[in-house]
Amino acid sequence: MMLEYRNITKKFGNKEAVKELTLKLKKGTIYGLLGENGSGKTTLMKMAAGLTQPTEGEILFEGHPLSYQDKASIAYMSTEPFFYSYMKVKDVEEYYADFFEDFDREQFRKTIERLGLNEEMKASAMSSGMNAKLKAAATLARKADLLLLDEPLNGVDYKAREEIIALILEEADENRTMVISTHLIEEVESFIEDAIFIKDGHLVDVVNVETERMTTGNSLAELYLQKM
Ligand SMILES: Nc1ncnc2c1ncn2[C@@H]1O[C@H](COP(=O)(O)OP(=O)(O)OP(=O)(O)O)[C@@H](O)[C@H]1O
Repeated sequence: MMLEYRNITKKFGNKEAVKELTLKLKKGTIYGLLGENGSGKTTLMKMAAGLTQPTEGEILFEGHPLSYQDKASIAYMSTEPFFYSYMKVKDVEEYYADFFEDFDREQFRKTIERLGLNEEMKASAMSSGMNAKLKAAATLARKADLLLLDEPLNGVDYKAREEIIALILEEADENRTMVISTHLIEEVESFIEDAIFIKDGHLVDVVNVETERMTTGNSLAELYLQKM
């Protein structure tokens, strides 16, 4: 298993964002993490990225308790803009290269060009869609074993969305696990393998999209409406 949540509860004050959740993520699978606003998706990703601790329970990464060292093997793309405003695209490249040994500069540069950005653009002067492209390019240029992408397609125009999806598919392989949280169910239907449904901090179900389509004929959107 790549990642295992064991009976995880996460409280913020009195608010339980995640409730007694147990979930195993296999190696080599692209997961969609689906659920309504406030259902706990970001909290689940942040715990796996080591950015916030579970209140109760345990997270295992490749069979051992998740620790600080695992950050080197886990790439997380946040929904928040996380670049300093003074940064140009080329500074983001330096920053990533400094922090992450697995960062592939060549690939980052190619992706930047492909997405219509360039090295001299300043993050603070970019539109939110351009910022989303930059975040996706930086995160996907890491050769991490586990990629956690929180709403990577949000606010991104149609063409760039297709580009980011193509990039995700190029980067997927049997040794890596990808988790993609999104509300854009129809956009991810064609490429996510297993859908994780979260409701109100609880795990509702994990469904193989292809098997579901073959056995019941349900699309992912139909399934989502049934589960939520
Ligand atoms: N730092 C925090 N302090 C207090 N409450 C928080 C904090 N972070 C998250 N929450 C609460 O935890 C719950 C789950 O939030 P989370 O961001 O994980 O949901 P989500 O599924 O990612 O939502 P969305 O789809 O809107 O991004 C929400 O009720 C949210 O208000």
